[in-house]
Amino acid sequence: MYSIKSMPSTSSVLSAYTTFTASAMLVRTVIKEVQTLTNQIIPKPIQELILSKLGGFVRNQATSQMTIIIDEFNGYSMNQLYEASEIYLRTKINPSFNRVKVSKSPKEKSLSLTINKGEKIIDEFEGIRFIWEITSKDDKDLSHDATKNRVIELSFDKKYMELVLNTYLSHVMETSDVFREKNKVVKLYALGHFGGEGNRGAWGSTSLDHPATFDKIAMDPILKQSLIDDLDRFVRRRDFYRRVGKAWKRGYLLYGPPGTGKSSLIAAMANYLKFNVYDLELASISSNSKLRNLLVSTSNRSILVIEDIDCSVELQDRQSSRILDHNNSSQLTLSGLLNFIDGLWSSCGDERIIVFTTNHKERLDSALLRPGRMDMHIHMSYCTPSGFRILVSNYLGINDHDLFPEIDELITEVQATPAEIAEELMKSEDTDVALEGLIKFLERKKTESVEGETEDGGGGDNKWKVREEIDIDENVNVVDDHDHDQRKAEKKRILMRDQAGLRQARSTWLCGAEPVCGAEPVGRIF
Ligand SMILES: Nc1ncnc2c1ncn2[C@@H]1O[C@H](COP(=O)(O)OP(=O)(O)OP(=O)(O)O)[C@@H](O)[C@H]1O
Repeated sequence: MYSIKSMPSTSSVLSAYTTFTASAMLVRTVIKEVQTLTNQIIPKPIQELILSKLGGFVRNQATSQMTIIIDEFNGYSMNQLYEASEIYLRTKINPSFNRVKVSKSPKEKSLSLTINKGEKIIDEFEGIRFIWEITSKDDKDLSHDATKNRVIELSFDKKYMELVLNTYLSHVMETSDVFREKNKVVKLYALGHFGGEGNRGAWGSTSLDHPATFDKIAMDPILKQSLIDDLDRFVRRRDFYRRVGKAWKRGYLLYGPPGTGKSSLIAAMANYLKFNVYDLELASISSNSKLRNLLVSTSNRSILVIEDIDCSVELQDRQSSRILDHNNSSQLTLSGLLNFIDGLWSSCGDERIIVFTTNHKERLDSALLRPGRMDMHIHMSYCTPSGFRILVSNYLGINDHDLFPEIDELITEVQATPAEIAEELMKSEDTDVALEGLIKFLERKKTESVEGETEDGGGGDNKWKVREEIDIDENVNVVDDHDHDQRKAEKKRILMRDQAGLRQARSTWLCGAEPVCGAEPVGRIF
């Protein structure tokens, strides 16, 4: 208990106060002097570096700073703000850094600098100071597990919280978008890690250095143009998809024999749109829930590719025991996959493209082919004379040659894939030698197919039956009906001409004479 008597006298309180005030003034003066001296001797960036090295704790206590935590993942999906922040911070790298990671992929124009874990970055925006740091969720974990979530921390004075949320982070997102577009290298993601940067959960990535472009792909020119138009329409239609209440995604089914350019076409699409590619091997996925986790961790503006869908597990068989329980998430089921194509899960993301490829469209479950599932069915056919023109220009750099008419005729008569033609054209740099080699190859094929026909008894073989099908399927959703009708009419015209030519070729051939067939087949012959 205190008593009045034990309290100090007024004069002693005043004297103590005077002494304290004088000391405080002295301390303030000394600090000011030290600050001035420090500013004169140590440059500002180094001061900031020293401050940052002192650690966030001291500063947070002293200046009521707050820290925002930005996780790499938001549930199963990638946190967009994390991606944006990581890119934004790259634009802030300066000579005061102690360590930075440097890399370069063949497609990148310049070196790529990445901030090392643990490095602090000071940024200034509208006169306010921000401190960024890249760390990981569990820094004590020494296993160097690449899948461990990384975290970015952003510290600033508490009073700017509103500005940070409303303005600064938008600035970070916008700056990173500009930077990303300018420096984008298309990436190929697959399951597993390949030791490089840029892993996304279970997905590892590498640069997609495929040189394919649309002008290098040998395929029906009308079909090619309609695909390019479709892609252009798709990417500029954000508002349209919002307005009609559809997920912003598009599906393509590429079908045709091996070696007709399905994979090359996917690479051309990715290079054209600058979309990353996710190559999903269904065979390595055991359940719907695993599929879901993988798909939601893919990024926007990407192409998800499932090659050889007809060979993928038992998805084509709706009656198989493995898929009977459609809602069982411990199995991989066709309905599980379809859920991602057009069910509720398909809306988790923007600007998504899904591509299925198959050598056997007829083997696919009808559920996969239903209109609206795969928006465009693209038939990659055996090589045609117009396809040959593209290949010969790619491989030999020529657009005309005396041997072209002979080659055109042979190509119309046999089933040669663009891959086979390309291989022949690569055998010599001498144009004449390469073209003559190609003629020999095509003649060999022709003889083989005639022998096959004879052994088969002539009439019953499928080889010379022109398929009553045009490349663009009836059930494809084509946005522009006018274009669609025109294309179909053109296809039918070529097909009729083609059928007439092939019938003539077949009868002449069966009689042992040279075929007279200059028509360019669009329908497949088999
Ligand atoms: N239509 C084409 N245009 C240009 N090059 C082609 C075309 N088709 C095939 N090629 C050449 O043949 C190679 C193999 O083709 P690609 O792998 O794209 O065929 P694919 O249809 O995907 O075959 P698969 O069904 O076996 O996967 C390509 O690297 C390319 O050089």
